[in-house]
Amino acid sequence: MKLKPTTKLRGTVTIPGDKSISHRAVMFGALANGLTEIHGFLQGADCLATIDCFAQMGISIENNQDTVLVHGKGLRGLRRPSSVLDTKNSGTTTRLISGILAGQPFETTLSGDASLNTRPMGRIITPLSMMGADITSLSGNGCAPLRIRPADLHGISYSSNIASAQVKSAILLAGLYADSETSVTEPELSRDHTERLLRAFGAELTSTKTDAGAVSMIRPCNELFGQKIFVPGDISSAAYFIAAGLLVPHSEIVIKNVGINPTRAGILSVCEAMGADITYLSKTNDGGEPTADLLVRTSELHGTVIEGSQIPTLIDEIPMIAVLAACAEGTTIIRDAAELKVKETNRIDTVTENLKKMGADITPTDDGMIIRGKTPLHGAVINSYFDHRIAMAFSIAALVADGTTTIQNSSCVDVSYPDFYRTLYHLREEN
Ligand SMILES: O=C(O)C1=C[C@@H](OP(=O)(O)O)[C@@H](O)[C@H](O)C1
Ligand SMILES: C=C(OP(=O)(O)O)C(=O)O
Repeated sequence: MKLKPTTKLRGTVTIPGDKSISHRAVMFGALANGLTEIHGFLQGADCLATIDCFAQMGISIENNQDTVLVHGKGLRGLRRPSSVLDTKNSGTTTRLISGILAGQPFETTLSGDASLNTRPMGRIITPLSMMGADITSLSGNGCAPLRIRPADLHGISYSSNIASAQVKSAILLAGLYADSETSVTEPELSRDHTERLLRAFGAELTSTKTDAGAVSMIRPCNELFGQKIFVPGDISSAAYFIAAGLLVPHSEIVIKNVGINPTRAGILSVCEAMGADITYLSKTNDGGEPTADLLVRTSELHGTVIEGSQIPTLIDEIPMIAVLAACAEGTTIIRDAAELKVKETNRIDTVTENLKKMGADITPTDDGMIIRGKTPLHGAVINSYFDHRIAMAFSIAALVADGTTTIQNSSCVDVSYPDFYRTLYHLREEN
């Protein structure tokens, strides 16, 4: 993909469904009795991988694009797949499904693409094994492929040293099949879609805040009930158009249907701290997740510090925030974000390499980066390393860089935002 700078972006963008919620809606729908109707499902490659995994385990799923119908068969209704479950590029599919598979009476093997099979799975293997699960990294390196065999599960109280919704969710899902209650404590509250949605499906689940951190507790469950779900727009996808509206001169963009769950909305607080002009138009709270339409106007940004409990609320947005910081006056420091190293790529490295190519002043650190802003950006050949977030963040950087920017392997945006480039072109054409 080749991109040139632009002088103005105007128009309205409707954001596709939230990736985290779309995965969960299919998974919980498959485990519920009766029909689950999902409106606004994200038709991204990661979520389609989740659909395929459950279809392979005997769940009938009608994908009608706007609406996905999951004909759930109950907590004990899955059947043994005839081959390896392919979780493709999706960490969420792999880790959450492992919690479910740990409680099944049949053996399964999970494997993904080259990136997925290098991501750490020890973080779920350890707690699931403590619950009694029989789960093995077949390559012996703590990564997928994973083999999961039948076992009796016991409730545990697990204290996690990372704030990870995937770890928390894997444990809570295994907890549905355990013989007593299961709790997970995490140092900071990570995204809470599993808790909100499982409760809506009928699970007994409580969330509390203690001195040790955020605690979620689930009781073993006999039945979940099919639901009608309206998936809000993904704030992680909205992030690219928020940034585009702020950076491109003379811009005014309305971004509709953005999920603003406080465990996800860190980018909005950061933009505000950087001096962004963002107005909340209509706010709603239908279907258990808050959403808003946002009006974003071109703004003069300044540097900020991003750390601590903010990090889990914006972890996937850091590549985009780094580009914003490169265009802001002064210094931005991002710390406590070592988790960036274990995403689809090591995002500290891939952001640093590509921002440097465009002329930014960035120093990587062990748990983040320091960016001294407002060096002029110039077009470059960007290696996305097949990481969708890198491809999209640098496509937006290209809009304010001199000359032409080439994004290599840009089709990886299909993982979370298949319409990304069409939407971007539409905004430019409206000028
Ligand atoms: O639970 C989820 O849906 C996700 C949790 C986050 O990962 P971690 O749990 O590894 O932080 C996030 O980066 C990922 O894109 C989606
Ligand atoms: C990290 C991400 O996803 P996952 O962990 O599901 O692969 C992401 O979408 O940025």
